[in-house]
Amino acid sequence: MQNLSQVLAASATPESLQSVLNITISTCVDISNALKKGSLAGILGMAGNENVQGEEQKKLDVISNDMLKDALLACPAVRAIASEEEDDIVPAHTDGEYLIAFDPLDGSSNIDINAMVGTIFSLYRQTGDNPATEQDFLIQGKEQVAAGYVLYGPSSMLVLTTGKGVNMFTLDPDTHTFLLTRENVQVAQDTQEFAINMSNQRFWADSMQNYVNNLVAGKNGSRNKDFNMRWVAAMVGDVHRILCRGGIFIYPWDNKDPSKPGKLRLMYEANPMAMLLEQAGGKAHTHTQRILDIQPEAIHQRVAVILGAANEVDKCLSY
Ligand SMILES: O=P(O)(O)OC[C@H]1O[C@](O)(COP(=O)(O)O)[C@@H](O)[C@@H]1O
Ligand SMILES: [Mg+2]
Ligand SMILES: [Mg+2]
Repeated sequence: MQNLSQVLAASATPESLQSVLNITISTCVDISNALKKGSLAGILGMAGNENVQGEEQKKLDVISNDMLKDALLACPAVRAIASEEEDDIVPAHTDGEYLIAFDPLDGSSNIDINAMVGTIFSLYRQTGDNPATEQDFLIQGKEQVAAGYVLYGPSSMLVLTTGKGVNMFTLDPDTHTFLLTRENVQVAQDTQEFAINMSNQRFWADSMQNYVNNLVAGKNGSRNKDFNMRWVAAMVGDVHRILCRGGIFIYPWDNKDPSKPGKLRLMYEANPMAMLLEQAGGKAHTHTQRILDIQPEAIHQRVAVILGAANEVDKCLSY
């Protein structure tokens, strides 16, 4: 079985990009080890502060953010980082080539129930003579040179694209290396499984309510087929299921809080997952446009997300 380094070398990934990916992913191995200790290491529970988006931080949000931040700032190829848990971007090396945006721990509400969480990352190549600024990060998702996540589940898995398809790797706990276990992942065009937080239904637009009502109506409605529903409450877990067995994932626009046009973050969640889905033959849109075409206006910007099986995303958008 090929390991991550062999796969990156075989696909002619530039050495500088390999170095940033290796640092990111080896830090995820450390996060995976920390998660395994859970309560024994006293790392569960609340940190007692809020992030810049007004969300209560868990201890593990802070710990995983600090681990990734320290490791990446020490990497000479890194120009700057942006994190869901940092107020501002953090410049690293002016002559570094890569900007990296990450969600250090996705699905934080799952931590205390010992359910799936993950780390999501997104890389852009950019050089300049001055220290990076927030403006430098406001690049369309289609410019990403690599994106992926590490899912901390029953086994820890890395899912990665460098723009040449999607590969899945499984962490070998004996050697602490990621081994290639699924190559060139493809998502089926059609599906009978959807993921959405139904408790928000009354806040959705009428069109989304109609679409989901028709899924729930199954064979008795206009779709003429029954649908199953799943909700991991960690985007990383829901996207992983879709990459493994298909489906559609939706975190739609809602009117719960007029200041937020969606819950998920463009730079740390929507863009990297959109690149993975498109690389696997699926689609990723907001209710109005392709996610990878969005011109970001701020690093912590939120967007509506509809991603997964291509025909089902089209069907949803047709409402
Ligand atoms: O509370 P809800 O509606 O189940 O939200 C779940 C969504 O929120 C998130 O957990 C947000 O991510 P963070 O844990 O990184 O804030 C997504 O991963 C997930 O899809
Ligand atoms: Mg998240
Ligand atoms: Mg998070």
